[in-house]
Amino acid sequence: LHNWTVLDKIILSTKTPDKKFIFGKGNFQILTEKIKGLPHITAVFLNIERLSPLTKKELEDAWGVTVFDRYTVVLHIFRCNARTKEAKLQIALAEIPLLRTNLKNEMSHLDQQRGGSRYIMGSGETFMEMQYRLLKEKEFKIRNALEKLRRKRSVLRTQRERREFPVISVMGYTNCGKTTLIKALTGDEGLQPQDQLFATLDITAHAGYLPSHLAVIYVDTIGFLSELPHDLIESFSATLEDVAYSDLIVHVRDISHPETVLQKASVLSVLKNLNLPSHLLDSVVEVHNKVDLIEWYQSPETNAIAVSALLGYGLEELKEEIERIVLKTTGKRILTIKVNLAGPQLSWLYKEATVQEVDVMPENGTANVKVIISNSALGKYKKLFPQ
Ligand SMILES: Nc1nc2c(ncn2[C@@H]2O[C@H](COP(=O)(O)OP(=O)(O)OP(=O)(O)O)[C@@H](O)[C@H]2O)c(=O)[nH]1
Ligand SMILES: [Mg+2]
Repeated sequence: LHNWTVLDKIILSTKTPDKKFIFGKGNFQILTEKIKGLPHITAVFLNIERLSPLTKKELEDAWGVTVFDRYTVVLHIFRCNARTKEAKLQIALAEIPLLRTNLKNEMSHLDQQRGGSRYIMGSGETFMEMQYRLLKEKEFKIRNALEKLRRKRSVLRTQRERREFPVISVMGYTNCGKTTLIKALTGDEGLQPQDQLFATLDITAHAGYLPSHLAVIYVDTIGFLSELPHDLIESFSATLEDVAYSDLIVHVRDISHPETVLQKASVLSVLKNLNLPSHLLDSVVEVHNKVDLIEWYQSPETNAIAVSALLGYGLEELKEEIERIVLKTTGKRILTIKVNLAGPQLSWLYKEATVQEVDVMPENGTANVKVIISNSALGKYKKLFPQ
């Protein structure tokens, strides 16, 4: 995939997708001539959600090259980028409908030769029935394995909750710079941003600090693509389930992209369909990334924060905004508490809250301690140390 080169492109009108021929005679002629005129061509990509197997075969016979549609291209990209077991299983699951249509097609072909309905000796099952059954069993196995992996992940989820680190989900259109931004915010060298679609297929978590030293977890997510084929959406939206458990969503946009407005609409519509709690949807922080590519960038949206994740512009402002909202939504406060240094208060605060500053007063053995503390921890503190 990574050494594919676009040799040429053309925009042509198509007939309604369910018609047998997708192009009219004239357009088909134009296309065929164009393809024959490019001797180094190895494949043709039609930006159509799904080609029927029959149409695909007819076009491939006519043009002598592989023909991809949106579905098979996205599937191919996913396959190249899948690293974890979960991502691989999801792709295998997304391939099942494709295998099923191929089978259906094969069957109509076989039936013409009267082979498809022949029984396999002694089994009481035709060849095709057996193929369908095997496919179903395969699907069942994949779903089971995925379910197991997900259960393991929900264990992670509860741990995350107990440790009380606010969780920030970073979302956005594919290639907008999510991974680059998290890398810039956390200094995590393990992250690998790439100039390619769907570089990130798995949800990963990375720790970082906000200006007042509050530790947070940034979650990197799979990028969105408008008109992502349906079966793929289904299998991958499961990886987005965890977003519901985050404290804040950061929506990253590539504002240098010509279709940035359409991309935003597409991301917002996916977010709406994820059934997220309304407090999450209402507090989304919008980040306008890649401002280094635009001279004198002036954001049309007043609430958005302009940054360059690559060059590190605007990150402090972004962190401050994230902190402001995270403190609000998680019910945490920044307080200064006077403690007696002879007692256990200070070590309790270190354990149960985030200590930012300790200002010791040697004259009377006390300290003013600046902490970030949740309402529940503050309640416990007051009960434990009533004075
Ligand atoms: N000029 C410029 N390029 C950037 C900036 N941020 C990211 N990029 C580039 O954009 C490309 C995509 O970055 P990623 O961080 O991989 O994007 P992503 O949103 O994680 O992409 P997927 O995981 O594929 O959805 C890379 O080539 C980055 O170097 C930026 O602020 N300025
Ligand atoms: Mg990424």
